[in-house]
Amino acid sequence: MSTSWNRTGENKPTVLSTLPKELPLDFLKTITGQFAEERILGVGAFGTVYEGTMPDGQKIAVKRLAENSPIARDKAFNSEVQNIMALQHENIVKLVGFSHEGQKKVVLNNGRYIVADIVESLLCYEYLSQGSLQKNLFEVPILTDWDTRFKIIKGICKGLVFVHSIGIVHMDLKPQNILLDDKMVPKIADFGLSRLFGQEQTRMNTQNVVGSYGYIAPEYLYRGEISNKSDIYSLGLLILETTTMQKNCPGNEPSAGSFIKSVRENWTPNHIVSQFPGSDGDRLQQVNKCIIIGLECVEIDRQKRPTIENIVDRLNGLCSSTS
Ligand SMILES: Nc1ncnc2c1ncn2[C@@H]1O[C@H](COP(=O)(O)OP(=O)(O)OP(=O)(O)O)[C@@H](O)[C@H]1O
Repeated sequence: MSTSWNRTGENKPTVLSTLPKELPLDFLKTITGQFAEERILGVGAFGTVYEGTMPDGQKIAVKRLAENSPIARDKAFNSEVQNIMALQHENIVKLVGFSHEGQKKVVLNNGRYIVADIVESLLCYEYLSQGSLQKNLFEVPILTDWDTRFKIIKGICKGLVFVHSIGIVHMDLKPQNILLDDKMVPKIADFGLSRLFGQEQTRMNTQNVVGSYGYIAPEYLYRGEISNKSDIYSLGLLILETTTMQKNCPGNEPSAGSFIKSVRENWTPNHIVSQFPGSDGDRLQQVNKCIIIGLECVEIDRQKRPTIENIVDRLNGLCSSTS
């Protein structure tokens, strides 16, 4: 088993690397102080994330899915577990264990208290100390250093190459779903919404659209069409936000239209020079390249969006355009 994620002891195996994949609920209760409020790292759409401390002192993140969460049903839960467990990449958040146990609980049912079997579903991830990209871009202290932001953009793209290479469309790329480790290496999180596709494109009922408004590709939002290119659209917004440090949908608007328009109109080469004073030519070129690539990614016509492989080659200076 790979132990490359172990940062406490120069890659020597620790309790975490030998952890059984399926963990007893009682163990997870113990390491999170009975899901104590002060251990909460954040709350997402499907549940609450707690900090857990392993017996050797190493931290993990324990996501406790809400009982009424649609994802907590057996099928969706198992599919998320299997998706993530198969994913092993430097730029993907690692799932280190899970628990899916029934518990007897007293619940109110049609005005009467009954004892019911309630399934508690939990996912345990490697702990990422620097939090989300959203926090690093828009909360104090903001991540002003361009070299780190460029490294983050390249890391996210490398992670997405891997995701697409194994036939998965992530479907919810956004700055909240990029987490950073202690060396500011980005990790793509939250595969709860991803599905496996045998074909390049699948049609879905638009009623079932998943993802986050402002980041969803228009063909998916309006016609339910999913492909790798829907992730490329969301990635474009991530690249533009990370480059400009400006928020997509600043006033909680439903669409990215005004953000994209403002980047397209304002982020000219001259504007870039004024935004990065004192930067050398290489850096200015990197910024310019990110703006160009980001804007190509958010083209309405998905055929015009670049592939993730092309994006990585261009960021690494291996080629200069989509062709
Ligand atoms: N592995 C982790 N290490 C450290 N903190 C984490 C980890 N996973 C999640 N968190 C924290 O918990 C918060 C909630 O995460 P969660 O994945 O549940 O929701 P989200 O991605 O923010 O939102 P949504 O569920 O709507 O996509 C994150 O913003 C982050 O601050």
